[in-house]
Amino acid sequence: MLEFHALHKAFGERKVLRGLTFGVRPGELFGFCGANGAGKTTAMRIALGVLQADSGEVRLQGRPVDAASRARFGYMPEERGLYAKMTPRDQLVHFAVLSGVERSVARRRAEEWMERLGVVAAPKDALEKLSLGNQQKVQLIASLIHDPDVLVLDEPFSGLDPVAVDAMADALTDFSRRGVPVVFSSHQLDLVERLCDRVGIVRDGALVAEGTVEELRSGADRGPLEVELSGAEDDWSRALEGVDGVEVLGKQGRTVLLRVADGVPAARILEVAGAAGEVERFGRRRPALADIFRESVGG
Ligand SMILES: Nc1ncnc2c1ncn2[C@@H]1O[C@H](COP(=O)(O)OP(=O)(O)OP(=O)(O)O)[C@@H](O)[C@H]1O
Repeated sequence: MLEFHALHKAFGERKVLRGLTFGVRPGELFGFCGANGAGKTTAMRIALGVLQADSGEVRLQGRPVDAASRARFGYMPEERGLYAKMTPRDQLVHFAVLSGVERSVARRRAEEWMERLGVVAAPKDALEKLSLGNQQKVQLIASLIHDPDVLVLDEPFSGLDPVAVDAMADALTDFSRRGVPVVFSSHQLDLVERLCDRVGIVRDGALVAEGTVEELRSGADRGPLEVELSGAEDDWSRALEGVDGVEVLGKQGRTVLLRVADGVPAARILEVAGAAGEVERFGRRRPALADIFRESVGG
């Protein structure tokens, strides 16, 4: 278990972390979400010892992380840190050897990972000649080529095309299946929702929501009702004006979204809709992680 425990951190007067606490279990993919500036990168830097917490600590298997345990971390920093003039292969081998991997094993792993993630690079190309997405793939490989026991990744998916996202997601899932705790920050909430076992949402340096997406959903406001009608007049929803406590939120194609106050029977809405046209679909929209996020971070 990787635990972020009661972390506090201020830069001058600005309190960036205020008791941030959460845990990532072995074999779990944990999505670390929060608005810009909420403190995600700061927390990850503390985990890696790049920054020191004012108080609180990061623990691995119950013990504070130290240099020895950090050597078994894989870290993808926000400020990508590769050598621009070196070829991807050379630097991957270099990083792996620095982490104690035997050179021939490092060479093999570098080839395998570059192939698996589809890094497009001519053998002699320096890193700076690669597209940004390909550089990012190399950065991810640098974080996992030593086969780490823990993965901490700062926005690993930003700027990747969907095929690269899938390849990277697949690699992270493999690590988690082998029992590695994997935590990554991301603003791509659809991806977090699809991929993560659990999610934490940080606001102003403290966790305001944590759980599986299903758990977060059950605590969220109930989603709007969606009514799809065919054969109805365009302005059929006016017929709802007589139904107290119904607010028309908008229209998407033939679907009208309604916010319905507690106590208004859905059957009454269905009746009005049924009188206006043929009801193709009627139900409550499940809140997406993005809706839960907006609710948690306050709009
Ligand atoms: N070295 C520093 N000195 C002063 N302020 C800092 C420093 N590092 C971070 N901050 C401030 O701490 C706050 C949190 O930053 P952090 O990078 O941890 O947020 P984040 O959640 O990762 O944001 P984003 O999603 O935009 O990457 C920001 O207001 C930032 O300006």
